[in-house]
Amino acid sequence: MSDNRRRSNGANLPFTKMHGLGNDFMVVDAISQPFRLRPDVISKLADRHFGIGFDQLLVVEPPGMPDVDFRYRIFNADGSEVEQCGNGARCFARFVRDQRLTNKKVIRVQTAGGVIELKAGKDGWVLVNMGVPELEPAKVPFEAAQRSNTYRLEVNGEAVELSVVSMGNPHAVLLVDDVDAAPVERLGPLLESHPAFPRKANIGFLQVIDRHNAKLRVFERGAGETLACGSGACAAMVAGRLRGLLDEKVRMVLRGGPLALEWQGEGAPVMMDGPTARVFDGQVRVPIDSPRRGRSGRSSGRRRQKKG
Ligand SMILES: N[C@@H](CCC[C@H](N)C(=O)O)C(=O)O
Repeated sequence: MSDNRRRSNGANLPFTKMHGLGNDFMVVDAISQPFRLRPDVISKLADRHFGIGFDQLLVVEPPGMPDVDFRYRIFNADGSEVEQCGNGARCFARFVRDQRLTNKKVIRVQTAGGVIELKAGKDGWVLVNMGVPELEPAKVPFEAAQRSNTYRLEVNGEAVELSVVSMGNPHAVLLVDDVDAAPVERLGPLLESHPAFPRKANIGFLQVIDRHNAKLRVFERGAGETLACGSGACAAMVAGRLRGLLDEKVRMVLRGGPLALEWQGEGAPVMMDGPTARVFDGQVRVPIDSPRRGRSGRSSGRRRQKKG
């Protein structure tokens, strides 16, 4: 069967709608039913009026390397594949356990941004080891001659001071006096696509309350402002610590609620603890590329990963 025929026929794709502090996801098990979606299909599904509506699509795949339990793929609402999603990581851990794809409490997953470790806690809470932040500008990636804790950028003739951090994915963090009055809609899109970020960036607006409390809003690459961004919260924690404003443990309040963060400092991983929520299960008819389908067009069977 040609690819086009297969696309026009489509398939029913089971999914689970989840969220972490209002950062919402369509989560799909691609172990039991391997599939691929085109970016235009993903952005239609993400549409809040004509689709399911979500900030990111999270896909559970079999591991592609030793010593990990799963491969975790992340697609933004605009259909682009990205390296990391912190709130998604917590939902991922809950999903693979709920679906009985594993019964491990500590789960290691391979993302395009590196390996991260997820620890299932009580009442749907998940502790994520988000890995060691990368601060070398070339690795963020960010155009700068040398590493610094803050950089100045020109945006439409306006000078903006920001810190840059990679949590596997690129982040810029600006310090503001009041998150509620922060120019998120104006500066967010301009900075997201600023030429200094060759792979674009997520833009965080951080208000430090005291050394243990902060507030954050994030304009996400490929999704716009979301109610919470887990990797953005970790990046803001790092930026606040680099500027000498925050201590090792911080309660970071996003529009959708608080995350508990811990960072011992340079060379250490950032730890993020937060809730997950399962909203509903559904099925959607999609034009699908199914790499492992045989001639009949039927799936070659349900493949479950061995429980760990
Ligand atoms: N919401 C996420 C981040 C998702 C990816 C991001 N938009 C990017 O393009 O890097 C989180 O909780 O970390």
